[in-house]
Amino acid sequence: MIRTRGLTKDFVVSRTETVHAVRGVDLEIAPGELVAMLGPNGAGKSTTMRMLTTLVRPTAGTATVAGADVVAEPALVRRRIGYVGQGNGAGHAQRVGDELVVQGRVYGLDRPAARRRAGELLDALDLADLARRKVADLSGGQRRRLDVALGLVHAPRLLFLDEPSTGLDPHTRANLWEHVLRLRREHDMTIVLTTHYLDEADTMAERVVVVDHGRVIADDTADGLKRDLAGDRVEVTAATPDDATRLAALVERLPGGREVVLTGTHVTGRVADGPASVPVVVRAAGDAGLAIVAVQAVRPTLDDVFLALTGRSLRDGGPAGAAPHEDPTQERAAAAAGKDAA
Ligand SMILES: Nc1ncnc2c1ncn2[C@@H]1O[C@H](COP(=O)(O)OP(=O)(O)OP(=O)(O)O)[C@@H](O)[C@H]1O
Repeated sequence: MIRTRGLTKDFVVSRTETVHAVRGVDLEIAPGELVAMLGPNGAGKSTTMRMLTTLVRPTAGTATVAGADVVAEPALVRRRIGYVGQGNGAGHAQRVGDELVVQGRVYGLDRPAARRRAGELLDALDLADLARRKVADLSGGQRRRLDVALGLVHAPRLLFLDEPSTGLDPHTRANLWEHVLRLRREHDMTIVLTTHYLDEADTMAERVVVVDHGRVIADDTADGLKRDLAGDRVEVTAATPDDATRLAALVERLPGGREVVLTGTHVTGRVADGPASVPVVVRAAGDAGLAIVAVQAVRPTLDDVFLALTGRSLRDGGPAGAAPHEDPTQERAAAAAGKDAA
């Protein structure tokens, strides 16, 4: 459904500054997949999506989307895909139902067909009671559902969602996802989304593409990423520091035991299988006469994966996961050349 080779975007911001937003991305997405692109602010997720949706022309590389080339056949790509961008697409003064009919007309449906399609989408996204409301009067979650409906007017088989749930409360996010996932099941859609929400990528997506500084740095199922790049841990709290020292040695001897850290009465270490390690630790501690206050298995999160890959946390620097580090994609080119790059 999507195939990119060396997809690249440089933004020439000024004579002295070029932003290397996307650097040689190779992606292969099969029909029916639900793929999340995850990464910190400025990683290049939106730019990649905007190239795939023909909104931004690549500087280099190729991309075939829904069977058409994004540079040579942009109109064909647009007809075959749905795109829900970060901003709200709907006109604020319009009524919800009219907005959907107009969108259907834009995609070439005649008026009765556009009305019929608008009715279907209003039902599918739970907007039927709001059809006569002005777009400006909708809540954030209702507005986002309308955005998704607008992206689906022409029944695309491939849907792009750029941060579909940013700014929505957890209940509204869950509701939006319920609708999107049902539509996906019913229409066998391929979905590519970008998100800042680690839990969303973890639970919704079947595949997670981790992007950082314009490059794909990992691409697997969430479970695969966690297993290969982060791994389970076991955490044990002992009654005394002496017992903790001996427990640390015990954790080290567990299958896959490594990276054991002892802090006072607290021991944590990487193990092959966290849950399976818990009864083993309890039994071995009992046999050795060591007192345990608490023991638990800790499964890794996608943030642990990102940390293992980059040494940085996606959670740093605010709710959107912005890392407050310097952005090395913003490279200052030498001013000497005195002319804009191509
Ligand atoms: N039109 C543009 N002109 C110049 N620089 C741009 C433009 N669009 C994006 N950039 C820069 O390209 C880099 C990648 O931006 P992009 O929006 O793709 O990141 P992102 O991963 O989607 O971030 P976010 O999660 O914040 O949306 C950033 O450094 C950004 O400032």
